[in-house]
Amino acid sequence: MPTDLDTELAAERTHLIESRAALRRMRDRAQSLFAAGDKVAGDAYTAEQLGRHMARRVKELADDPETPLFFGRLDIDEAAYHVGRRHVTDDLGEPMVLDWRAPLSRSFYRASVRDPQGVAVRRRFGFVKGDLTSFEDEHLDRGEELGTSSRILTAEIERPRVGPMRDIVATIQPEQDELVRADLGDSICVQGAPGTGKTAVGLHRAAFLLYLHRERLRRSGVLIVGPNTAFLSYISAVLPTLGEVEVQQSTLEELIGRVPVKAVDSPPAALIKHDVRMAQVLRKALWGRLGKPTVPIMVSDGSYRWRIDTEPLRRIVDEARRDGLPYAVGRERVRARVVGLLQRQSEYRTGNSPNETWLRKMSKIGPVTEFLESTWPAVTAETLVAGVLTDPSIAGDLLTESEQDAIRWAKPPKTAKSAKFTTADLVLLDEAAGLLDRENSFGHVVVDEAQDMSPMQARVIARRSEHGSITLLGDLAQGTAPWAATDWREILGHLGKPDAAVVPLTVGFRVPEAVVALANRLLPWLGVNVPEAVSLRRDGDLAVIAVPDPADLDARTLAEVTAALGHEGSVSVIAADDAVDRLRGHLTAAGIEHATPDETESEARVTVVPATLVKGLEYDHVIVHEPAAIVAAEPKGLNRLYVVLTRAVTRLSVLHAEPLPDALRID
Ligand SMILES: Nc1ncnc2c1ncn2[C@@H]1O[C@H](COP(=O)(O)OP(=O)(O)OP(=O)(O)O)[C@@H](O)[C@H]1O
Repeated sequence: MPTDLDTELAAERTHLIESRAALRRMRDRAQSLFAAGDKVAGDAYTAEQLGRHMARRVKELADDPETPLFFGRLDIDEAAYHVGRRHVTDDLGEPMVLDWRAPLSRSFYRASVRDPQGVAVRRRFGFVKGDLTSFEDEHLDRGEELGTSSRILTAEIERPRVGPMRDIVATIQPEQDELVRADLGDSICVQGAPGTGKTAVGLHRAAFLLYLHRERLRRSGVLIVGPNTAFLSYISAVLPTLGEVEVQQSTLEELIGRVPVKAVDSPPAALIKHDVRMAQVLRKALWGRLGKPTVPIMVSDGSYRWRIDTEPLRRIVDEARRDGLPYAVGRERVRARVVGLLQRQSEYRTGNSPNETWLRKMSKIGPVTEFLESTWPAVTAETLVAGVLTDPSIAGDLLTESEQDAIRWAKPPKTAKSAKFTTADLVLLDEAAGLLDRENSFGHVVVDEAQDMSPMQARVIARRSEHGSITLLGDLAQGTAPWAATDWREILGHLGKPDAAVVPLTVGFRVPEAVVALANRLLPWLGVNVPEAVSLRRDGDLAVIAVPDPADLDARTLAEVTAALGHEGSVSVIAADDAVDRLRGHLTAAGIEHATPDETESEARVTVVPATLVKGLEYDHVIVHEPAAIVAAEPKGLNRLYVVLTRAVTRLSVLHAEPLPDALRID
């Protein structure tokens, strides 16, 4: 005999099948409109716009049979609303599934016994590969609330990780939802311990804002900035799964890579170049190029002679300077004013208004160009930065003499074009470009792993979010860059958002309790003041294995990999960068297929990751090879180790031949 629950489950399955069919019809309709676009559009421009819109719509409506179309249901006033990844309507336009971002869906994440928001029952669905297999009800009207003890939430958190990151729409927690649904105008900074869902929150916030302010953000754009390409490929599938296919995802270097990097800085030089004083140095060097007009402009124009005296020329230059325009814009303003004066003289003398050709000719004529070159010379970002690095004494008191020596080019290039710029120089070039001209501002920028941003890098983002808002995600304890922040207010100041709220997230969804406890031992040694993580996961294993003979360490690591492959899920070996090639060699020799962190689509279950590339990533079983070597490899080695230890979803094995760092020793 089928029980009530069976009948109910069968009804939900039917709704799922019907919703999928309705989505298919929506997609078919979009597809046929796309095909007919050329015929219905009046002109080529409209056809192109319409075509692009419809192509996007078709993509947005793609159904992935592996992901459930809806994951929840709300019973409000006797009506049932299914909540899912996107709106699905029947042929009459009646909703079959509500987008998780719709106002009504908010209650799915926020309603509680204390504040039921009209919800009588909240239902969560369990799925296996897109098949509806179970559900779980909370009768809020009867005082029932599961919170984080929900079976379905627990299963989702504990599910083995394979491949790229997945969305968390089905199980967003109330404190995360508050951040996801923050207003577009609000810039926020999330300080979250490892695995508290910062990346997830940032991506879902982007999707939410795009839903609510589609047209505006489509025009201005949404940008996600991540620490490296391995991280970006790991997160790249999340937004498309949520139907958002038009978000730019980039590393900071890609964003500002206007020239190829051909040289490497010494650590002290890099540190100075990332210091905010360099912004002042560049500003000083740029505006110091202005000259005072000392000779009049004299122009021969056919049988006429025009003359502009130095006094009006000085006024023009002073006024343009006072207007606070970017340098290149100011230069064009001066040119236009000078041509305006010539035009007035011509009109007065000839009685005619000169035409466009005449104006163009005057704006390029020798005496005008010479005047501009002597008072407001043309500068490119490259020439400005090259000038400063050739002769840093231009910094005056802004840099000490030894700092100037540290950044001075040993051998200046013949031209700025042939200069060998470094990664840190890209930041200077971007600063210079920002002084010369206005940068386009995105509507919203999400910056992940933001604790590693230098003041000068923060200014890169500030220029790109001047008229938009930002979501800053990070963990001061995971700061490994030499300039890593120890205080969010400082970074927020450089970002031009000094008043943004700093919100903590402390509930961890990734790292098991025992592993968090080990990693937390490092916290007092990291020189930052952050709240500890509390893990939701009581499961998980931790093994700290001392290998008496260092010569056995690699072989022992290999044995640990083989043992880990006996379990479900992904396996990673994380080691100091210089040990990685050797370990890869051992795996290859042992016939164990393995990938690099960039190869997120690889079928290999084992990834060997250099410690410096593991930020933001996670694996079911993490095998850490020689923590002391990871710590010794860089000045912020303990912070790096904290990052490394917090990548494990289920099991962490720490193998060491050298003594463990003091902070980790269990005496
Ligand atoms: N509400 C949630 N429901 C289910 N899983 C979640 C939830 N929030 C986060 N997770 C999962 O927890 C893991 C960690 O999330 P995420 O990578 O966003 O954390 P993070 O704070 O950015 O971590 P880190 O600082 O270590 O990079 C991911 O697998 C994510 O999918």
